[in-house]
Amino acid sequence: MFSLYAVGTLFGSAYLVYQYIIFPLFLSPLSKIPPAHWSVPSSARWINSHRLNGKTGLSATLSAHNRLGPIVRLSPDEISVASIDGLRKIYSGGFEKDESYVQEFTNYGTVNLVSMLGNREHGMQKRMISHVYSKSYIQNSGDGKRAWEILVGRLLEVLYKAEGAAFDAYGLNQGIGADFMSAYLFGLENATDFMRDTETRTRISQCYRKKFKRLPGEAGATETVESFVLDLCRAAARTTERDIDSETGTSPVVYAQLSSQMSKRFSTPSPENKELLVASEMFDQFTASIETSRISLTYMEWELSRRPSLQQSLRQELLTLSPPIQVGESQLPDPKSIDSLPLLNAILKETLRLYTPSPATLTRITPPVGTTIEGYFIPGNIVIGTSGGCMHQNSSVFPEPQEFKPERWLTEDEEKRKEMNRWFWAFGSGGRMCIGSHYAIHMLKLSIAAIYSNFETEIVDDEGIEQEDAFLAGPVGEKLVLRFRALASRSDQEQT
Ligand code: HEM
Repeated sequence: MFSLYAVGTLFGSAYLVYQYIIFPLFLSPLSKIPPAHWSVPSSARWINSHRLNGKTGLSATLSAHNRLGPIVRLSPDEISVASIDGLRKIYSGGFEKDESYVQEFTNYGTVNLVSMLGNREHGMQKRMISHVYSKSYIQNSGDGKRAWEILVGRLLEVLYKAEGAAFDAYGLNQGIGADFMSAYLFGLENATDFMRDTETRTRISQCYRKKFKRLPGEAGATETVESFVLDLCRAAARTTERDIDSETGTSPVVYAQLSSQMSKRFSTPSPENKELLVASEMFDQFTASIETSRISLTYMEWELSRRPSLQQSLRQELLTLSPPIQVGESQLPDPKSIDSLPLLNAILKETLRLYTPSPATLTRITPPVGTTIEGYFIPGNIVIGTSGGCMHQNSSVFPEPQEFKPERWLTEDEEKRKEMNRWFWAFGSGGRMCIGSHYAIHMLKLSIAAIYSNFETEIVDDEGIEQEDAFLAGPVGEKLVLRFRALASRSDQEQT
């Protein structure tokens, strides 16, 4: 006779075999999807082992795609896709974000565009500010134009001071991202001055580092950066209430727009609530700009510094700008003319392809009815996503994908360009696509145009330049030391 214990053990074992072997390996609809590792149908241990200490598991995921094709299973309930079909279904199909975004990107205890889960609420909030981030608004913005003229002047001033010396471009690039963005968010007179004020830049930057890398002191650091941005919002609120002195100030374009839209949408929230709703959004946009811009600028400068002939060709192209970008020239060329420079555009695009600032998987959840991608049915409530890091490494779209080749974007073959653009995913796509993409592109092109119209650069120290495996992937060594050599002396420039 079997004892009760033996029967229990038998049933227990049978259940475990069914749950962890038979169902995931043979019966689950996901069992047909190629597994990245033999263990993934029954355990998340393999992918988690690649995601320790803030790592994203990108290279393990990419190598699985290279071996197994456009769709792979990473864990019992996580799928990675690297295909156009996947992009369309996941990101343009309105799949919602998962809880991890709320935990990572909520500021002041208040959600924002990045951390909101519901598509409806998200869509309403995005519409409040999307027009001030449209390409035509940015290119025609009088406030933007006045701010950029002053900021480009400051950038050149800093570089002339550093002329000929070993200089950490990575630090300055953080300042560029902060100052150009905060002028548009909060108005020039309230904006950061991180390109020149290196002390405040370093202090705030260390707090950001602690916050995002979850280092000891994270809570205090979060408090410091939140209160820093809240002060910028309060200053912008005061500017919005009075006339702006056009000599020193510009309107806080984004703050003013969001704040007035919030007042219209919510007739009842208390002033404190409204303040935090707006501040949470401003915090994210400011932060999104700082790191992504600094990564993009740094890798552009690094690649240009390694290629004097590419610098030379870029300079020839920049000479066609009118007026030229130089010290003593108070006006900048029309943003549209900077935007339409083919080589500058190709260098930026290739940088964003190869050194995608945010290259990891941007996860979503499949809807309750499930979906079919690349011919595989995927049930509801499964974590799914793709990444710029995988999309940009497809060798049939981007031959020699690990090589920096700006010329690929200059091909005369229009069909090829269209294909590459479909696979280009540095800013995401669909309803959750980066709201700041046009601002970022303008700010990055303008900064590189200003630098290489006036200087040539060479590498002094690029140790640790390889990209970190992190959600925001800057150089492992957190530095890029360059030498900036002026093409003409500053006084010569001022006289012309
Ligand atoms: C090179 C520069 C930048 C890159 C590569 C970049 C990349 C991205 C990517 C990939 C996403 C999509 C995230 C997802 O789908 O989960 C995103 C979203 C976002 N980005 Fe950017 N970004 C850049 C600059 C900026 C700037 C300057 C801003 C400032 C406004 C900004 C603000 C945002 C916001 C608010 C979102 C969330 C949009 C939404 O969910 O509706 N980004 N960005």
